[in-house]
Amino acid sequence: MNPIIETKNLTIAFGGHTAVDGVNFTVPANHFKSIIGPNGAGKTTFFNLLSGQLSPTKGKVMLKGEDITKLSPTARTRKGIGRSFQITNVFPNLTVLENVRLAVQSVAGVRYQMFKHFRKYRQFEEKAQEILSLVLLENKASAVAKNLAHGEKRKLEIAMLLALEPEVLLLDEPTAGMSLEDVPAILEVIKKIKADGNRTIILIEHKMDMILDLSDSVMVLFNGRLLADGTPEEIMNNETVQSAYLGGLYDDTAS
Ligand SMILES: Nc1ncnc2c1ncn2[C@@H]1O[C@H](COP(=O)(O)OP(=O)(O)OP(=O)(O)O)[C@@H](O)[C@H]1O
Repeated sequence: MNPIIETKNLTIAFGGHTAVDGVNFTVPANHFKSIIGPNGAGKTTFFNLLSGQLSPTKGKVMLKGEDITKLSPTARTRKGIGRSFQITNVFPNLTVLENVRLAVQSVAGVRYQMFKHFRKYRQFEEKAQEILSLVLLENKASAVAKNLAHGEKRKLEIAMLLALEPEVLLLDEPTAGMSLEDVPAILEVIKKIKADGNRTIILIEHKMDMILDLSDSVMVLFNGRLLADGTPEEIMNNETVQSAYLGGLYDDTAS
């Protein structure tokens, strides 16, 4: 199967420290891949290299066979790579539905001209409603964004990201900073996005137990290097992973 996204010998050094070190990674379309690893393993840096926030010292990022290593984050978004924190345009005083509709509209490249484009406006709103139900936020459609609880804000961010219709969705610890009671709701959303199909999802997560049943494959980063890559079962049974990652070096208290 042709990979949708892959990296070749992807490497970045900050001064003397190599944060991502020669990573070869391949993800087929519609695959769910998780990236795990202890604090400082290079997971977020790796995402920054995929989304274009950072340029590698060496190596390549390929999207559907095209070398995108030199493209800006915006150009990569246009080509179908969506990353959660790229959403900076949540309007706090607008409702949840209005925010998502504007995101849908921005992709369609149409300005807010309600009377002129009344039929289209309705289509945008319907699309926004669909996305809200996908992220289990339809009951908050008329809530003002700034009044949402933390977990709900995270869902809104995911909804706005989905409005951009990314083929590859990069989720960097979507449950970070969340209270334990909010975690299952976000996991449910991720499961629904996966079940919705037609999207490749790459998820960074600290908590291994959280991602085992979601993932088609799991990649383990350790000191910037790819320590292992395989099915969740293979990773759980991998002795190197067990000793390096599960065997005490893993700091579960941070982030
Ligand atoms: N811009 C930068 N300049 C210098 N060093 C950096 C920079 N970004 C990351 N690093 C270093 O690269 C290493 C990898 O960091 P990174 O944030 O990618 O790890 P991580 O696996 O995402 O960790 P965490 O799970 O704590 O988020 C760390 O040692 C970090 O200090």
